[in-house]
Amino acid sequence: MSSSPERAAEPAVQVRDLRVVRGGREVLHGLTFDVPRGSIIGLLGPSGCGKTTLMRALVGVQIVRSGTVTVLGDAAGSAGLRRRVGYATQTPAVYADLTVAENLRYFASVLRAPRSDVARVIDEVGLGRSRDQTAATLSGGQLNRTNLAIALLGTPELLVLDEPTVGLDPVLRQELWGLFRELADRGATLVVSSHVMDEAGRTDRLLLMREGAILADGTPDGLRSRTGASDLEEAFLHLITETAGSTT
Ligand SMILES: Nc1ncnc2c1ncn2[C@@H]1O[C@H](COP(=O)(O)OP(=O)(O)OP(=O)(O)O)[C@@H](O)[C@H]1O
Repeated sequence: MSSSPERAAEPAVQVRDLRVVRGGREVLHGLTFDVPRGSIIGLLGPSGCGKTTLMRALVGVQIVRSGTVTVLGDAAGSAGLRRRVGYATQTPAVYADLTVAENLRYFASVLRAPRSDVARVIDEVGLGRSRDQTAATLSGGQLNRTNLAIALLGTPELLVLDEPTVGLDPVLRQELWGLFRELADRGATLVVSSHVMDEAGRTDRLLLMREGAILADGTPDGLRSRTGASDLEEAFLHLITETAGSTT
C-alpha cells in the first residue's frame, strides 16, 4: 500500500498547528509545515528554540498539547511506524561495555533489521576500524557515528537526526552530508538539526526556528534571495530583525 501513487505523492511529514508544553510552559507555538518525500530538511535555530522537542514529536515520544503530526501517512508514534522511522538522539544511546559491532548486532535484532545491515551501516558511517572497540573507549565523534549507524539499521523511510555532525571534523562532516544526500536520492526523507549554518546550505529546505516558532521555511537559495543576504547566517539574522520589527 505504501507504494501506491497517492501515498508516494503525499508528504513524508505533515505537521498542523502543533503545540507542545514542557515544564508548564508552551515551547512549540502552533507549528505547521510539510516535508516532501525524498528530501533533506534542515532544522536550524538557537539553543532552546525547540528543535529537539519538534523531533521528539515527529518520532512520537513527545506528549503534544494540540495539533496533529502525520508521518508516512500515519499518526506519529503509531506501532506500524516503528521500523519505518529512524531516530538518532543528541545523546548517544549505546551500551558502553559492548563493541560498536556488538551494539549494532543487538539493535539490529531488536529492530528485526537484516544482520547484513550491521556491516553496511558501519561502512556508511566510516567506523570500520573501530568496529571491535567498546563504546566506552570511543571518541565523542565515533560515539555519535555509532549512534547514527543505529538509526540507519533497517533502511528507514524517515530519518530524524538530532545534530548528527556535532564534534566531527570538516572532512567527516562532509562525508556524512554526502551519505545523507545518497540516502535522500534513494528515496529516504531526512530531518536533520544543526547549529552550523554552512551545513544548512546542503539541505533542500530549511526550517528556521526561534523561540518555538517557525521564522522561515524555504530553500537555502530562496532564503538568501528573500533577505538579500550573501550567506545563511546573515539571512537568519536579517529574518530575526525583520520579525522583531514587525512585532513592535
Ligand atoms: N524535560 C523538560 N522539561 C521542561 N522543559 C524542557 C524540557 N526539555 C526541554 N525543555 C524546554 O523546552 C524548550 C525547547 O527545548 P529543546 O531541547 O527542544 O530545544 P533545542 O532547540 O533542541 O535546543 P538545543 O539546540 O540546545 O538542543 C527549551 O526552553 C527547554 O528549556
